[in-house]
Amino acid sequence: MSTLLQRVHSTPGLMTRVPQKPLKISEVLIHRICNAYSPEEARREGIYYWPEPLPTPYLNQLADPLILFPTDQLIDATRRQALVPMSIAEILTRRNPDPRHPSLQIPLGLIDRPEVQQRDTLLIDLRGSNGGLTGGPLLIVGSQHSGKATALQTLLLWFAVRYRSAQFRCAVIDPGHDLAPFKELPHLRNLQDESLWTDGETDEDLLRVIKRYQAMLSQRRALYPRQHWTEDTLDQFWSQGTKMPLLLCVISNYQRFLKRPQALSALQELATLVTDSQASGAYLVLTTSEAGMSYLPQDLVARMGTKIYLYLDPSQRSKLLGIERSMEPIPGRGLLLTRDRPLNEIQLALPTRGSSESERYQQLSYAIECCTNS
Ligand SMILES: Nc1ncnc2c1ncn2[C@@H]1O[C@H](COP(=O)(O)OP(=O)(O)OP(=O)(O)O)[C@@H](O)[C@H]1O
Repeated sequence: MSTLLQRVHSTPGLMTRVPQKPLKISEVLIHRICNAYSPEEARREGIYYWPEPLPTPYLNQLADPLILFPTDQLIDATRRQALVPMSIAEILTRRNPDPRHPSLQIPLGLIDRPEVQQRDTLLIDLRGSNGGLTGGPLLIVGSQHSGKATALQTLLLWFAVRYRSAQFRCAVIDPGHDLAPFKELPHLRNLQDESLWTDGETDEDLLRVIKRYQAMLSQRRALYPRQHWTEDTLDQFWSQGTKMPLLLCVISNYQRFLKRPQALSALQELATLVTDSQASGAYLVLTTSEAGMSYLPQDLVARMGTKIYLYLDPSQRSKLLGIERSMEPIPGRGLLLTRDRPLNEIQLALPTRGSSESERYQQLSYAIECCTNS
């Protein structure tokens, strides 16, 4: 794979990026060809053109170039690219009350695939529905401020819009309070209306939420004692009209528990249980800023079918990826690894628009309110 990686460079970002270092000759040539020969012209003549570069957030120019849902037309929508063609309100009103197939595909950003000259929507599939190689439990690793929390917000917002709480429940371990705006959503409560969100401040808090999640899973098994759970079981239940909710477990900032032995062992046990229980509808997302062998058990890393590496410093990068690969410290920019394809560059979307954090926070709270009341 490393030969391929060395040969395939990401799509040059000449059209939209402000160059920070001198351009390479190849980049200058590409720039000139782009100017002289438009993509439309090339397409008309049946010629492959290099795909659009990934949009890059610039704090002072365009902090939110890529967002999950389209924005209000009054606000300079043309400069932003939305991943989903419909607004939240449209999806909520058109949402199928009786979906037959429980999909866990999330549009999380854009992926650059220079090897096939394409830029596509990045779809993360927590079920790996086209076979175990195409997805599975998601691990997001990245240094501080690389965009881990934002990726989780985008993911949870998508599920809250897509599913009613009867179809989707989520336990959230969130020491950074990044997902606190979601905590009143019915999706983050169990059937007894107890909270499935915790910051894990104390071991007791953490264990309480872990137990609630485990109980949902064991109640499900107890309800169907003869059921042989396979990859297709959930689809069968859903297609017969039995809406067995998808049970997501999000462990955010796992590294924060490293110095708390009881909490750490409970989290590792939970992660193992969830990854072992995918056939019964349990799914895992875990984020961390530390992922070396001494931090994350290797058998757990091996279970994570989808890995997103956001910005990492060079030493973490070579430890984790084992290859020389440059990375720019751009929030939400990183690499995707699934078992079925090479490492590709990605840009994650923001859950909502906003040129500052506080504006985005407000927009996110408003979006969550719409889901709560729908
Ligand atoms: N895809 C993105 N596009 C634009 N800005 C982003 C994107 N992802 C994150 N950001 C911005 O980058 C900053 C850091 O993001 P975030 O808090 O998600 O990082 P983090 O890795 O969770 O940080 P920490 O480890 O310190 O908690 C925030 O201001 C956020 O709004």
